[in-house]
Amino acid sequence: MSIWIVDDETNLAGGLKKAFEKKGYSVKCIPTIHELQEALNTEIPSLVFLDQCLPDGNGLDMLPIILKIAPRCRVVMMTAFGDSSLVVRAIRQGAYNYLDKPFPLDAAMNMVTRAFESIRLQNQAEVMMADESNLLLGSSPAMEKVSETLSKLAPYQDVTVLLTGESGTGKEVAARMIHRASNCQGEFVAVNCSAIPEALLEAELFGYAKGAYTGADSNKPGLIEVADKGTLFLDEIGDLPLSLQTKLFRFIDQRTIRPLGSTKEKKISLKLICATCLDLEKKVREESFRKDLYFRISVIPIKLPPLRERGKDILELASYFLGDCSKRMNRPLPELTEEVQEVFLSYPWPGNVRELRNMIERILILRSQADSLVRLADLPMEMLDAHPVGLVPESRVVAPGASLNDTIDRVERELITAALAKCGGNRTQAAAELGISRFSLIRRMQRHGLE
Ligand SMILES: Nc1ncnc2c1ncn2[C@@H]1O[C@H](COP(=O)(O)OP(=O)(O)OP(=O)(O)O)[C@@H](O)[C@H]1O
Repeated sequence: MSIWIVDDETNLAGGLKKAFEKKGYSVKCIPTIHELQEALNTEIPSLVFLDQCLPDGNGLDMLPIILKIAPRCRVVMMTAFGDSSLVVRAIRQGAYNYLDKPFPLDAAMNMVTRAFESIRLQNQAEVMMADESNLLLGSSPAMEKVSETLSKLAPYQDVTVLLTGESGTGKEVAARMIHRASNCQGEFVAVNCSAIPEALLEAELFGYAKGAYTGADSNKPGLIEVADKGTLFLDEIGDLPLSLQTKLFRFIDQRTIRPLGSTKEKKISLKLICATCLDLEKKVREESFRKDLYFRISVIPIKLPPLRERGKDILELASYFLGDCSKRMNRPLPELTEEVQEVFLSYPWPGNVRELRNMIERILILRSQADSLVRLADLPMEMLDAHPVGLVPESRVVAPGASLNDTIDRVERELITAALAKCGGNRTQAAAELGISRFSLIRRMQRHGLE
């Protein structure tokens, strides 16, 4: 948390510096706009006391520039007493607050406390907003072990973690959970290494200095720097180009970065969480992934198990998504029949938790809302197809208040759906399976809207 005092009045700046440093803050005094611009090239402040009248220009002109480079920075304008039009302009342009000169030390100290509290609250609110998709649900032994390991990482700021597991197993959710548990001041920054073109990725990660190449007309902090004091999540690390693997290795080794075209090294402290669905050891053997980098990032490896190996977690997750989706869609919350639960437990879920979530959403959209149960007939064919038991009538389940005819209708629909699924949609075979003629099957399918 660094405070900058941008003012050429040395007495005032020196007094504030001493008082703030006493409270443990790191403070920098900057007397001119030119020097402020220089400083912004290398560092991002948390709080700036910015004087309006500076020897080389109007401090207010620097307000949007500071906020562009450091959007979370709080800027307190120091203005001449009674200049209310300037105060209005400053606040409109995003200043956090203002102090009329001369002001007592207490007023500045108060401002510091409030500004840092507002940054803390902003971070907290962002974490809470992201929390919706941040729950790592599951109480199976495999997931309890994962959660236990994740929680142990919280106190270590410079730790490096490798999350592995099939696509959709919750690697990003786990990374966010580590970050949230750390309660650190910095941000959670996620980068998908396979989504950004190689030519851009270096500048995105490491940043660049003004003039580093044509078009670089200002300094741009890289995402590693943005994640300083927080967490950098490098998703699909296996797809990181070899040239950048070398640079990343150097960063992990020395914990410093040098933006493109800059001569200055910057010290960075962050949690580095890498994730991959690929077999990195195989990539090392194939020489498409650096061995030294692999050893560096795999000090703490955590494997997210595939959903099919999490037993009853499948039902726990399904019921969570049912609740979540019903709420979002403003629909009544249905329950899964026992048969559907059986299918869920035996289905292999190749797309893991993501597939389960999407499946629940699809079921909720397509099913009849009048029914309080999600039945086999509501499941997609491919799911029933994969179910080893084949026909699973739900005749045991009688909907409360349903008439005999309704129940017979429902059971018939379920049996037909299951038979068709078992026979891969082949009507002749399904009819034989059900012991009726093909014609009778088609007539019944039409009646049930299955055509
Ligand atoms: N244990 C879990 N509890 C709750 N939701 C989860 C869990 N695991 C995954 N999800 C949900 O599943 C979806 C996929 O999760 P996530 O993006 O974290 O997976 P991933 O392993 O990072 O996938 P990929 O490798 O494809 O990037 C998200 O919607 C996430 O909210």
